[in-house]
Amino acid sequence: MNAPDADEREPLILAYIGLGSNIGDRSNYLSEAIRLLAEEESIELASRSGIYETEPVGYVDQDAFLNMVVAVTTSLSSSELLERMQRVEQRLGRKREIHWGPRTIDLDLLLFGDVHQDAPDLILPHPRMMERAFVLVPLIDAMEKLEAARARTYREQLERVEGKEGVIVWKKTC
Ligand SMILES: Nc1ncnc2c1ncn2[C@@H]1O[C@H](COP(=O)(O)OP(=O)(O)OP(=O)(O)O)[C@@H](O)[C@H]1O
Ligand SMILES: Nc1nc2c(c(=O)[nH]1)N=C(CO)CN2
Repeated sequence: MNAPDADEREPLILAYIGLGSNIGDRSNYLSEAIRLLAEEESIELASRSGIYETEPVGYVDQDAFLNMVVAVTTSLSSSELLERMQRVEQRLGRKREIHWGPRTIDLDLLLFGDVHQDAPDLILPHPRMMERAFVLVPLIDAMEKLEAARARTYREQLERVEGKEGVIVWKKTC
């Protein structure tokens, strides 16, 4: 079959996905999640942040997290991308037990291009990302290689986040 003409292809969207793990071999869960996402034909890895160890926020009686952010380009819709992300969570044994509690892997769709939407199962941008240093720090990392001007707005937001001191324990550059 011939390749579709340029104007027949789905537009590519740049999306940012937040990853978190605080059970078991945390860095293996992060790398397996990225591998499974990138295995999808319609998802291309564009950039990744360093890996950050972070103190738990919200429900604090749990182990420290590893958090990171990846940027992907995709021809999928936002809900299709979320569905692929949830499939990856299930393959990696994610269980929903305690609200904001421990998890092998959590994938949050932070940004999908500049789409704003408020559907029951998908809110964009992610509704709590602007208050979370464990999201903003790796987001800035992944974004500044691709969209430096946009990254500046999140750096300014990070300055305004309350209680951010001490959330980031260490960073591993990858
Ligand atoms: N931008 C988004 N990214 C991921 N899930 C979302 C988003 N907006 C809404 N949701 C919905 O949130 C539901 C709960 O997600 P999840 O169990 O991962 O929450 P959580 O990770 O415990 O908490 P938080 O959303 O505060 O990080 C999902 O079933 C999904 O439909
Ligand atoms: N440090 C840290 N804390 C959290 C995290 C997380 O990924 N990292 N995720 C939560 C719910 O999504 C709640 N608290």
